[in-house]
Amino acid sequence: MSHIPAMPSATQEHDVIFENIGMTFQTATGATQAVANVTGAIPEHKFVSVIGPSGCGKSTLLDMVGGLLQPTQGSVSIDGEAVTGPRRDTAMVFQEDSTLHWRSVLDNVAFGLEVKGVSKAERHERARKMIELVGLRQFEDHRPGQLSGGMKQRVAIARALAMEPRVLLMDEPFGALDQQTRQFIGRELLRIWEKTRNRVLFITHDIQEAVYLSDEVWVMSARPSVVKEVVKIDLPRPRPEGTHALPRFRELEDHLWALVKVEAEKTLGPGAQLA
Ligand SMILES: Nc1ncnc2c1ncn2[C@@H]1O[C@H](COP(=O)(O)OP(=O)(O)OP(=O)(O)O)[C@@H](O)[C@H]1O
Repeated sequence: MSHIPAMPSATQEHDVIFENIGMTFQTATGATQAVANVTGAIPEHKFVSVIGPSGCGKSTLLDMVGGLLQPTQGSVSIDGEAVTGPRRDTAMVFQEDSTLHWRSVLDNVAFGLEVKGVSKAERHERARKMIELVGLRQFEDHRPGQLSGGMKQRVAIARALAMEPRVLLMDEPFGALDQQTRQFIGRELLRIWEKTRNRVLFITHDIQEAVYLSDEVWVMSARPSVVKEVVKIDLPRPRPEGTHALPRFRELEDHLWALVKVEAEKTLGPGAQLA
């Protein structure tokens, strides 16, 4: 099995670097240590997925990169700059529909650029390129209410990519979609990503999805979480249809499942599911 037992050393300046980061939430009923200690890096042009049992701190980790949460220990930096709050050079896509219902698809995709002060002509040009990339050209004048759930998520992905982010943060972006749409949009995401090669941090509960999309999968332990193992996904790219049937794909999937099962059982007992 091609994996390394610990996170790589966090020394590269042009990476997203996690240095001993941890997060403890203070609540009325006491302290909850969500993330114990994570050190590692997302190198340029890499697609990294994070899996782990429910409640282990995956979203917390992503929110610390996005600057939505400040770690209570350690630091996160992007290309050598410490993350101290939300940044315009990171973009996030969540599970929930985040489209603005009163705006057209074009104006939804251009929204982030508008906030950044980009001129109308330029933001529409950049937005149209992204709409083309996600396959929604005929729908640019539609409102989100006229689109399916999968199409709305493609609008959210186009809006994020239009910002040309240094890192794209995706928290269960297909979690609300039916299985068929989820597989279809997963393939679409991979096709788009092969063209843009942004760094991606992708949270998912779906091990197959993680193997199919990623260069590396980080397996988080039960809370308080650490990265238990980084599994390199050594499947060749591009990954055509049929990749799921490769013996190596099955091997990686089985290995990841075995790792996560041990962690899920720590919190949920024997026979636990991933989420
Ligand atoms: N704002 C908060 N205040 C207090 N506790 C929190 C807060 N956010 C998260 N937590 C706690 O931190 C832990 C990790 O939560 P987080 O949402 O990061 O896990 P997760 O792995 O993304 O979960 P899931 O897989 O179910 O989406 C949980 O125990 C959660 O209850």
